[in-house]
Amino acid sequence: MTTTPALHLNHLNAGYGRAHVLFDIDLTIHPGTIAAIMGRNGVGKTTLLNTIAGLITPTQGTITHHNTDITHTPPHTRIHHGLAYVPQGHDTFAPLTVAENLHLAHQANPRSHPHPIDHALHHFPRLQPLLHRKAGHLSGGQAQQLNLARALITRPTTLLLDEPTEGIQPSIVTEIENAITDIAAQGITIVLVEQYLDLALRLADTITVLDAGRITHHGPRTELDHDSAHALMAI
Ligand SMILES: Nc1ncnc2c1ncn2[C@@H]1O[C@H](COP(=O)(O)OP(=O)(O)OP(=O)(O)O)[C@@H](O)[C@H]1O
Repeated sequence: MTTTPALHLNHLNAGYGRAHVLFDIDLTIHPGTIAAIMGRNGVGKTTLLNTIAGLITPTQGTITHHNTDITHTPPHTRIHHGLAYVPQGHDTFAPLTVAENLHLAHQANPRSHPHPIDHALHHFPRLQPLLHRKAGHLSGGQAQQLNLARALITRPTTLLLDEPTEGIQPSIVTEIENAITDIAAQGITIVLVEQYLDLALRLADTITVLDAGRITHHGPRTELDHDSAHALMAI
């Protein structure tokens, strides 16, 4: 039996003006899997997520999400198709409290979970004592948990995560790793850009390696041990 892919990229090319960054990306990601996108700095990982999220228009190729061609769907409408994006860095609304940030995510999207605070605290119980703190006063790890919680409130079927553990202390990295595992266990597809090889190898079902904007490796994580993964990343 063949399943409909969660995400199918066909011959995708994209860049910034005359700077061509992604070349002929063909990638199929199956529902409920964690797909790690890896590669050295500057190879095009964020550009790929930005293109899937609709922030960059491809110069060629198509993006299909659960059988719907979203290549030309505006970014704010992609959320209605079940696509959520947590970009690199922290983009909470700093002057608003944690609870206000969660309510805003709820109001912004008609598909949202009906009980946003409960839903957020279920995944990230550490946010409970912080509900009335301004988001701008959170630590990096707390802000990242808030960002993930806000994305989940929109009830995505596919979640794009750009380096969710970057700059975050090790104890919180473990919590974020556990949250990603829980999210995937609910059947949500995750496209994960992750620099930490060990973390990606623990979490991912498939590993895709980019180099200079092209896919140089794609396959099940079980086919790779740490040393061969390291070698692929060093190419
Ligand atoms: N706004 C932009 N305008 C022009 N070029 C850009 C822009 N953003 C990124 N680039 C270039 O596109 C290429 C890919 O960058 P991208 O951020 O996608 O790589 P990355 O693999 O995510 O890197 P990192 O791991 O450092 O985040 C780089 O050469 C980068 O300099």
